[in-house]
Amino acid sequence: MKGVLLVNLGSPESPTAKDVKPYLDEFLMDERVIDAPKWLRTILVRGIILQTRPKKSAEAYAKIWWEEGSPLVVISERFSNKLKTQTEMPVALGMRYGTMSIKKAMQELKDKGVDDVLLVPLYPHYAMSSFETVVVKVLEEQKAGFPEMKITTLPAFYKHPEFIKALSESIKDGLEGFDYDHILFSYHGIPERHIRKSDPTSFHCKIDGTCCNVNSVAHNTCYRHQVYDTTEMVKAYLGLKEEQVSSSFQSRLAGDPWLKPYTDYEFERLAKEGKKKLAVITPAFVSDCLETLEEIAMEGKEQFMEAGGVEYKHIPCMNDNDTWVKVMAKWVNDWHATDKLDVVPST
Ligand SMILES: C=CC1=C(C)c2cc3[nH]c(cc4nc(cc5[nH]c(cc1n2)c(C)c5CCC(=O)O)C(CCC(=O)O)=C4C)c(C)c3C=C
Ligand SMILES: [Fe+2]
Ligand SMILES: [Fe+2]
Repeated sequence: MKGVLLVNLGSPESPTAKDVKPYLDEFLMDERVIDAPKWLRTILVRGIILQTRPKKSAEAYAKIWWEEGSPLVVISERFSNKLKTQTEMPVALGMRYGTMSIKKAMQELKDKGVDDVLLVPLYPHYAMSSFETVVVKVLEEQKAGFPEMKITTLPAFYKHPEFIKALSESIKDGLEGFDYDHILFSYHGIPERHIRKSDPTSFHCKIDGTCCNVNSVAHNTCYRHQVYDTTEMVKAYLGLKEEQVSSSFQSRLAGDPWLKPYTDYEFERLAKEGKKKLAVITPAFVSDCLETLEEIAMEGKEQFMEAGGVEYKHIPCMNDNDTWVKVMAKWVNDWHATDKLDVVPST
């Protein structure tokens, strides 16, 4: 029987340093997130980062935490519950890190008789540290405990016309009544090194922010390439002018150079250039989370206003909005009916 496995990133159990620490440990000890040799990763993560970050992160989580729990988890559950009403197939939700594990979700599907699984990483773009680590973890769990399960993965959908339409419509709704000067597309950053890793033979992606050749062999896995595609397609769908839109990268950790331009520097640049009314969208995330609700909606606003901005609006992610649920339902139901995925493959 066929079933759907939705996977998102996951959150700590509570916004306390005690619960944030094991969550960050699991997250940052992932070799696809901090891709240093294990001995060095251990020193970096356990010897340095985990000494101070859990307290700081817990304070940030406390600012955005809901009565029902972590926004990312609650929103993913709402999305999953709505999807269940639009498909005959069993649907289970797992998280890459934390206690709502992928293994539990796979067991839930198995208990319902599922042996043919459509894996849906809840990320529009492919990065080693997001999409790839989910796929690898699911395949590890399959090998260890569910050898009878066939796994098919929904490809990154960053330029699928139905995704672009749903995203653009949600942006249009979010912008209603807001007389903006500029829209900033702020994507989660990754270290530049990760881009090189996805394109080891020739490093096409230019550091100045322009993207690599669409025909490049790296197109499949070049995260930067993909996010610029999303920006261009939303821009075209909404009929936005070149000078009204720009893209940037948020959430970097100290150390290596990450993808540029950095979102926090862009707030300053835009304000200084006279873009006083700024809308910010975060299309690397399908669900609002710490990185959108705290870093962008709260911190970002403060940074922009301090730099001379006058009005600021964070446009929410698609979350469990009906249009987005419908798009996902169509993709999974098409796979159910035909065994094929009506999703533009990322080639
Ligand atoms: C959009 C996809 C994501 C990519 C790519 C990604 C890469 C990446 N992240 C870190 C470090 C951290 N990220 C943190 C939070 C976080 N990251 C994503 C998504 C991607 N990360 C989400 C959805 C969230 C929010 C989780 C939530 O509970 O709401 C955090 C934890 C918070 C903090 O302490 O700041 C860290 C750390 C790295 C190093 C990385 C690529 C190498
Ligand atoms: Fe992250
Ligand atoms: Fe590229």
